[in-house]
Amino acid sequence: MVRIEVDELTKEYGETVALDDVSFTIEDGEFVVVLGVSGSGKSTLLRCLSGLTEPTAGEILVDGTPVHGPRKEVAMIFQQHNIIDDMSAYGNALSGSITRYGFLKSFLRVQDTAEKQQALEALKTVDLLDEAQQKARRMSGGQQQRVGIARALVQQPDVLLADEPVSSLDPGSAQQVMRYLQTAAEDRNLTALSSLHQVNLARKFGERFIGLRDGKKVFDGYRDELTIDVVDDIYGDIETEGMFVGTTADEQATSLDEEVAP
Ligand SMILES: Nc1ncnc2c1ncn2[C@@H]1O[C@H](COP(=O)(O)OP(=O)(O)OP(=O)(O)O)[C@@H](O)[C@H]1O
Repeated sequence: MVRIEVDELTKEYGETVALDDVSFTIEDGEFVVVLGVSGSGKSTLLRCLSGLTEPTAGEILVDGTPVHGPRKEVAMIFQQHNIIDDMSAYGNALSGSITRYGFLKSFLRVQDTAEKQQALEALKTVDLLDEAQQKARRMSGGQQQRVGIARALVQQPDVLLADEPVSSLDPGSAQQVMRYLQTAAEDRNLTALSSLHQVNLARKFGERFIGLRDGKKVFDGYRDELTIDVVDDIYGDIETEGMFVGTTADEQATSLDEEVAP
């Protein structure tokens, strides 16, 4: 269980200001969704939090420690699954221990029962225990992303970051994967941050939302505060009508349940 503090974070790529003076704090065990159009800075924020990208200015503290480079306590799930096609679901999940223990140590600990147990438990969390021996390339996009979640869990992180984890999935699979992500974070008391561009999906699974526009934080609040005006503000000139069904969280959830059966 950790707290994340982001203080005046700025990231510039040459002339492009991808993040502009962004500050917020995420408490232990919170599940936060980052919203914004393509290019608003969502990936850059997650990459800075994961230590994969060094900020131009500002500071990130995870559990009070400044982030400079990747660390085993922070796991990242990517848009494009990033799993190994020719490896089984189990092998992919087990590879999460490389991030935890380092390649050589992981290699030498290949017979470690505890790690194998963790891989199986992680596959159980995403309901893929029966598919453990299945090669990743034979799995659907949704199943592959669930393997990606399992691999992140084997890293035994305190923080789970997901960069557009369902962007390449159909609506049904997207909901399913988000549900597994939410359950995994809840069950293990992880502090989680996921970027999403679908507002309806975000409202269904997020508790708190951070809205980015042109690299600036334009919203930070809870589900009931994420009104149509706020969504318009985050998405600017983009047509937002279809993104926002219902005016309350309950109506929203109901409409989504009707849209895609669980
Ligand atoms: N490695 C890079 N080099 C140069 N510019 C970059 C780089 N990464 C991102 N940018 C720029 O920074 C801005 C923010 O990009 P970022 O990928 O963080 O946005 P995003 O909201 O995640 O978009 P998407 O949803 O399309 O991934 C964009 O203008 C992008 O072109």
